[in-house]
Amino acid sequence: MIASLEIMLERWRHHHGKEIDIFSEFKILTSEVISRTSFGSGYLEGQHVFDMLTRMTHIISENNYRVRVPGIGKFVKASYDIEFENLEAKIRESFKNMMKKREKDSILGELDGKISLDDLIDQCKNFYLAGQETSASALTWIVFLLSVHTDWQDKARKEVLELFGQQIPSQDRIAKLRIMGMLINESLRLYTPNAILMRRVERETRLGKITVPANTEVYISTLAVHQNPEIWGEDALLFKPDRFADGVVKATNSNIAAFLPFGLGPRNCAGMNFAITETKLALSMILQHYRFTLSPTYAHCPTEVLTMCPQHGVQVILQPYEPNLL
Ligand code: HEM
Repeated sequence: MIASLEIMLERWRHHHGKEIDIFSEFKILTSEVISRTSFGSGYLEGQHVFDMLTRMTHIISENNYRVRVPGIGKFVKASYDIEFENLEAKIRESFKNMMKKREKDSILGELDGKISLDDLIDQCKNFYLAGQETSASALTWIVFLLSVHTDWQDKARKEVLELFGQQIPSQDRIAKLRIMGMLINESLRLYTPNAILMRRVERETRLGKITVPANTEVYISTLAVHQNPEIWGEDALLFKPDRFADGVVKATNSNIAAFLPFGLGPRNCAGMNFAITETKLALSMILQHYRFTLSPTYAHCPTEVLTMCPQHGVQVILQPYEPNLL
């Protein structure tokens, strides 16, 4: 993670005093982090795979809004279905090649017989898809909020500098970032990357006054729950990180299921701790080096393309942070 962050910050040196789209930057960062963590390779090595995965995610997302004639897919394939299948085959091949390169020191030998190579490839795809864009959009919205609420940006920087100075943040002390924890929670509440959770009801189930028949797909709007004034109060739509000062139980009025940015239950996010560490590390290193404000060219347009993301990016102006000038 640190290596990927250092590469990003090095790139930012060419943008001092200028505008930069942090959504594009964080997509590169989170791709690289997942890529390095999984395969020890840099983003560039996996770039081709990411391009293909990105295209695949867009096809999946567009499919949600496509009207299909039931059964016709068995006889005639649409161009996007053919493209999807081709991408899937190429991604599988790329993953196999990457794994082969690391066969000697990888876990493939240990897993022999316990999990098939195909299952392993599918798990890798899951991690790429589930872990890249979500983390990028989470980081983007936090930096967006801090570029508007610069008082909170200053508080967060103070906390980081008190804990780490200009040193690289250490894993064990990251948990001590209390204010940052509040900021992350408040941002995940207002701009939750996964605005909808899905479940399939296996057998007839009662949900309050509603009887849900078996095999029904239920869509849960995380966003609606996160912004419900009955739970969060009349200021539910406002950015108030203080509400998390005494933890999630207090913030939700003892209704912790009302805060579910990482889902809930046995199928909740497998990468939650990874994502929180990544976010805290990235924010700490950015705050150590930069002050940022929202660019006047920014147009606010959150939109849902698999994750809740800014349709036109988030443009901020970067100024190097120089403590002696304060
Ligand atoms: C801020 C970043 C992230 C957010 C907001 C997020 C959110 C979520 C949500 C809402 C779910 C669905 C949970 C449910 O249905 O109850 C999920 C599933 C999942 N996430 Fe994340 N995620 C993030 C980052 C990551 C990362 C970095 C990884 C991997 C390194 C990851 C791996 C997964 C996996 C594998 C699943 C599927 C779990 C399963 O089906 O059992 N996520 N995530």
